[in-house]
Amino acid sequence: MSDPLLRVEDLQTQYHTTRGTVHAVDGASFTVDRGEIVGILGESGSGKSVTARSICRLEDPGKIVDGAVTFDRTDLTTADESTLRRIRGSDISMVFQDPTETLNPVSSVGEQIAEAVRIHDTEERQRLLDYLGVPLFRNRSAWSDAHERAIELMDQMDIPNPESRSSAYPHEFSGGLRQRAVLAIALASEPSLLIADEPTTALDTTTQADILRRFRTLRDERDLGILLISHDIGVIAQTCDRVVVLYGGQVMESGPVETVLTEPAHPYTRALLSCSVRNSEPGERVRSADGSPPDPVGGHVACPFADRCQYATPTCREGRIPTTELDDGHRVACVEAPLDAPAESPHRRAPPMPDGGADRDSI
Ligand SMILES: Nc1ncnc2c1ncn2[C@@H]1O[C@H](COP(=O)(O)OP(=O)(O)OP(=O)(O)O)[C@@H](O)[C@H]1O
Ligand code: NI
Repeated sequence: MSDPLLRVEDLQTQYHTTRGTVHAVDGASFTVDRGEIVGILGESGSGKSVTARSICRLEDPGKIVDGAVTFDRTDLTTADESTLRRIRGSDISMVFQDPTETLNPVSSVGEQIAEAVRIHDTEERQRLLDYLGVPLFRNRSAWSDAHERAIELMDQMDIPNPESRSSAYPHEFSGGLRQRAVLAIALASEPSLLIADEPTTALDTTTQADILRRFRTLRDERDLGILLISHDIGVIAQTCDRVVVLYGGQVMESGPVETVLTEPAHPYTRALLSCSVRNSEPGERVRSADGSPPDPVGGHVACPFADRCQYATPTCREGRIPTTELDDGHRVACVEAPLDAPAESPHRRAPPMPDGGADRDSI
């Protein structure tokens, strides 16, 4: 089997605060393949964003204290700054919840996308010329090529009338169009991995569904690997191939999205799903039953869910919980819960599956 595009192994990221050391990511491991959408699902504070930022080495002021992040055979945790800059600017693109973080308010949307295209083209050419040992000549037509490509990218991201809209400024765009423009910028460098942290959370349901559908097209047409971070089970269910359930900075369960959401093996995942049934408001943040998330200060040497789990035994509080593989890539970090425990909610319906014309409100 070939190597995955991204392999995260035992990642640990910590922040030093006046309250003590925050163990934001506490030994997470997972992979993303080319042409695959992997979701990271978890409640607020479970370590999703820090995981994403650590992959791109944007964890500052935190520190990666252990583990490896291998992207296309390069370990990013030990890579030098120039390697990181090159990878971030071309092979890995990141998109966040708030498009205004990326867009420059005083430059037109078309110019910003064209600039991203031009930077990428120049870097590619520069690398070739460096290799050949010849100087770079400025190409007059480069700008108009980049502009043309920008319009193509806007069109691919379903921005209507891209020619006329390319001269508009970000404030003239709706939230949905701004996020599409950010995606066009992210794709200008032809990345092989897109990391999207809650990219549709601030958008209305219809726009959200359109953009998530586009993610699946990008996966299929460009063989793009996508890491999609969300607190919304509906978003994960309708978009992802595999899901990683994160809690207290640790992976509780991972596997094919259909298996994990219909046959959850970890008591935490079960609690998350039953809670999402009872509170079926679209877009509502996931909460796991009673109690509150663990305090990440001080770190967890054992299962972070132990204090809220009906199956917990002293073993669950003693040391790290080993991960067991159940079948076809379905893994669970729990040694105590019976695997055939009844589904927690008698009226739980199967969640919508990626290809089933999913309606996210139905779980
Ligand atoms: N700069 C920081 N300094 C100290 N602690 C931090 C910092 N950034 C994140 N943390 C802590 O790390 C933990 C994980 O945070 P993270 O932002 O990854 O959560 P999340 O799962 O993305 O939550 P949300 O759904 O709210 O975005 C939290 O306890 C958070 O307080
Ligand atoms: Ni976050």
